[in-house]
Amino acid sequence: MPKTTDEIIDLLGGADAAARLTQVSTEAVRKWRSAGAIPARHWPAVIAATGLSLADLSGDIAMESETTKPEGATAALVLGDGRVFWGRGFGAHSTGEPAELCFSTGMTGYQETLTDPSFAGQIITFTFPHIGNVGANPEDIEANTSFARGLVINRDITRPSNWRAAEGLAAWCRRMGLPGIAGVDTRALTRTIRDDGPPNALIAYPEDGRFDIPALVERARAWPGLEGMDLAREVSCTQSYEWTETLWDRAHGFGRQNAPKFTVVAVDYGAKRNILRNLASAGCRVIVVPATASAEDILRHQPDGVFLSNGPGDPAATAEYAVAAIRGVLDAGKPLFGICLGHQLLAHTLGAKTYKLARGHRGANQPVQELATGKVEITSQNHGFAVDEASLPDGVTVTHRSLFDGSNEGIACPAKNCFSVQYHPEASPGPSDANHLFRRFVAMMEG
Ligand SMILES: NC(=O)CC[C@H](N)C(=O)O
Repeated sequence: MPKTTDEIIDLLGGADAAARLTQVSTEAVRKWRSAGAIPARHWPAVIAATGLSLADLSGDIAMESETTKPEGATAALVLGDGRVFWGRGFGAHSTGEPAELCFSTGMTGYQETLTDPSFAGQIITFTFPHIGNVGANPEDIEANTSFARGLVINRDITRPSNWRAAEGLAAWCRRMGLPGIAGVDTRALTRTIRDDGPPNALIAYPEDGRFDIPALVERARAWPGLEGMDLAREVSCTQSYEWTETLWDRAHGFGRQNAPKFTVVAVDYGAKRNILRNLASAGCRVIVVPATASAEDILRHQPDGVFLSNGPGDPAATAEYAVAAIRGVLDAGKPLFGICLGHQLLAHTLGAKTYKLARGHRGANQPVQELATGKVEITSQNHGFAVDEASLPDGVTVTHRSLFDGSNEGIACPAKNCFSVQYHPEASPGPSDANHLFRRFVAMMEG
């Protein structure tokens, strides 16, 4: 009977290992050995291959999942594959709402990230270990509410230290209805998301301190996932309105627009406010319309240009109703600019497809190259789907690509007066390298 990790590895790596195992590779076992743990979903295969019992296994190799609550834990991050990460809860109590678990590498801007409506249906793991140290304020928000399903952080939140802080992050999360868990090994978690893809998960932070782990695992496991989900409709505004706030500066805070030159209709699939501010600051009167607006609803405002916003969920699902409206706008010859979900929806309208990325792009340090000039911009990103370049029809050019994984980051169709990018020129959070794209859109309207 093998007992040590080395013996198990020898056994699993043996000549006939493949015949006995369907899920476990030697490579995987090596990884577990360096991590000191076997992921729970592989226990059955390891047990079948080694003849060991669960009790035997927990000796030499630590088990990653603990169904009993350790001392001091008040919350659990439960994955659909059975893994449990215990920690300290903060923010709003929750009995556990299932979501996709993703990670963001941004080192600043947690409040903008948490209020970006594109995070609907997702729990955000912050890879930066100190989250909450500058507190929360009423200005750094991208929407009035948070549509995310929770946050996972490494260190406990410290007392806020910043002249703009109005309250602590935990109190703010409580008001936003956001459950949080601190004390998690976010590096280990990020590695598993990177290697195995984004798992289903939930944060349980129950008021009564009771955890029914098998039931929570089952709830997370049964969640259908983001693919096929139209979430834009759920986070969009329900009525049209005019947006007049301009960009923030230290001396004046946010500004108010006067004497705009152009009228832009912005379709709100889950728009971040800083996009609307950028449009207003670039000289556009901005009329925001709901995600389900038809071409007539949009064109009724006699826009000089139309903007398609970012937003959550699977672009293919939202495309089912958005494409008809966008096609109507293009047929009317209006200049059109799209960001993120807006980019993906424009691609669908032009006849292309989107697919789910193995590794989503989320953070404020993503290099993107403009193909025509070779110029590189460091960009802010938040997306889990991408445009399939092979499906782009003639007449549509690829303008930008990610320097991390080569995936598509921008397209243009000059004949139809439109362009779009997968990344976020409005930053918030992140660098403003790509800010000039708002002026490019205005130049199209001038032309
Ligand atoms: N920020 C966004 O607009 C995200 C678009 C889309 N929901 C994705 O994940 O790819």
